[in-house]
Amino acid sequence: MHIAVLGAGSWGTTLANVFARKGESTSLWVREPKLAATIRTQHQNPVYLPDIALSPEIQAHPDLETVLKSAELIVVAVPCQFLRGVLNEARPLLPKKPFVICASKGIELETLKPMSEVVAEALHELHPTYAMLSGPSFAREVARELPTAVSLGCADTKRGKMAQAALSTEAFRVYTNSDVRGVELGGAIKNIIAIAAGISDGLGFGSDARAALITRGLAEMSRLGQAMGGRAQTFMGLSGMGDLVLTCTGDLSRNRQVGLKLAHGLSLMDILSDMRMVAEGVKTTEAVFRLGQRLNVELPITEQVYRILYEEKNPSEGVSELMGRELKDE
Ligand SMILES: NC(=O)c1ccc[n+]([C@@H]2O[C@H](COP(=O)([O-])OP(=O)(O)OC[C@H]3O[C@@H](n4cnc5c(N)ncnc54)[C@H](O)[C@@H]3O)[C@@H](O)[C@H]2O)c1
Ligand SMILES: O=P(O)(O)OC[C@H](O)CO
Repeated sequence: MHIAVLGAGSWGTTLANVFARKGESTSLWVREPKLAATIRTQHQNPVYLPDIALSPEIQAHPDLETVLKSAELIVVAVPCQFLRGVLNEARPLLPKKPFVICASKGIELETLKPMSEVVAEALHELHPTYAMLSGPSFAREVARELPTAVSLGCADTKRGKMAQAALSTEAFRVYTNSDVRGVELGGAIKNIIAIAAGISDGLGFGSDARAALITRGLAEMSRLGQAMGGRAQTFMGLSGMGDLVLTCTGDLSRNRQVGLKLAHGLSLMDILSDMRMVAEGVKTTEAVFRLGQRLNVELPITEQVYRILYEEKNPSEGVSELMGRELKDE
C-alpha cells in the first residue's frame, strides 16, 4: 500500500517511520525544504525527532503533489490550527473518495470544530472516508519501537479494519472504535488536563492532587465529550483515560511541560517563544472553554487553566479555587 504522511513534526515523522519499517511504500510531506533534504539524505529529523535513525525508505519531499501521487491512504499529522489550510492545499491533488487518517489532537480555535469536522468540511466535495488516530503515544517512544497501543476512530468499519491492519506492527497495536467523536475528543481534552497536572506538580502539590486532577479531568472530558456526541465508554479507553494518564504523568508531554513552567513562574509568552514544538493544549483550552460556555457544560479544571493561561491568574490561586468549590457528590 502507498501511504502519504502529511507533516514531518515528531509525530508525522514517527508514523512515516513505522510504516516504512513495516515495508509500506511511504512518502512524507515536509514543509521545510531543507529538512526534507536532510531526512532524504541523512535519514534523520534533527529538528523534531533528534537522535532517531529513520528508515532510508521514507520518500521525504517538500512538494505536496509529489508526496500525494498515487497515495492510497493519507495520514495527516500537522498541528490542529494548520489542518484546514494543509487540506485546502491538498484537495486539488487528491482522488475522489480519499481515505484520510487524521492524527492531530485538538480543536480548531476559529470555528470550535473537532478535527473530523475540519477534514469532512475541507474535503467534502471529494466524499472522503476519514478516521481519527489517537491514544497514548509519545513520538519518541513509538520511534524507539517501545510497545504502544492506540485507537483508530472510524465510522466505516470495513475501511477502519483495513487501516488497522495496514498501520499495526508488533510494537504499535491499533484498536478500532466506531465512535469517531469520542476518540478525537479524548485526545483533544487530555491536553488541557495535562497542563493542569503540570501546574499542580510544579507547585509541589503531590501525588494526591495529581490523581484527583486526572480523575476529575476524566469526568470533565466525558461530560463535554458526551455533550458533543461521544460515547461514555470511549472516554474509559485508550484515547480517553489512556492518553490522559500518559500526558498527565509523563515528562515527555509538551503540554505537561507548559504547566510545569507556568508553575515555576514563567509567562505563557516566554514558554511558547522558547518551544519549537506544538503544545496543542494551549489553544484547545480556549476552544474548550468557549465550547463549555456554548453548550452549558461545567468544566472547572478547563476554566482555571484558561484563566491561568489567558488572564494571568496566579497558578496557586487556580488550584485553591478548584478545592474551594461548592461541595458535591462524585
Ligand atoms: N509528538 C507526539 O508525541 C504526538 C503524538 C500523538 C499525536 N500528536 C499530534 O500530532 C500533531 C502534530 O504534532 P507534532 O508533535 O508532530 O508537531 P511538532 O511540534 O513535533 O512539530 C511542529 C510541526 O508543525 C509544522 N508547522 C509549523 N508551522 C506550520 C504551518 N504554518 N503549516 C503547517 N505546518 C506547520 C512543522 O512543520 C512541524 O511539522 C499534533 O496535533 C499533536 O497533538 C503528537
Ligand atoms: O507531548 P504532548 O503533550 O503533545 O502529548 C503527545 C501525545 O498526544 C501523547 O499521546
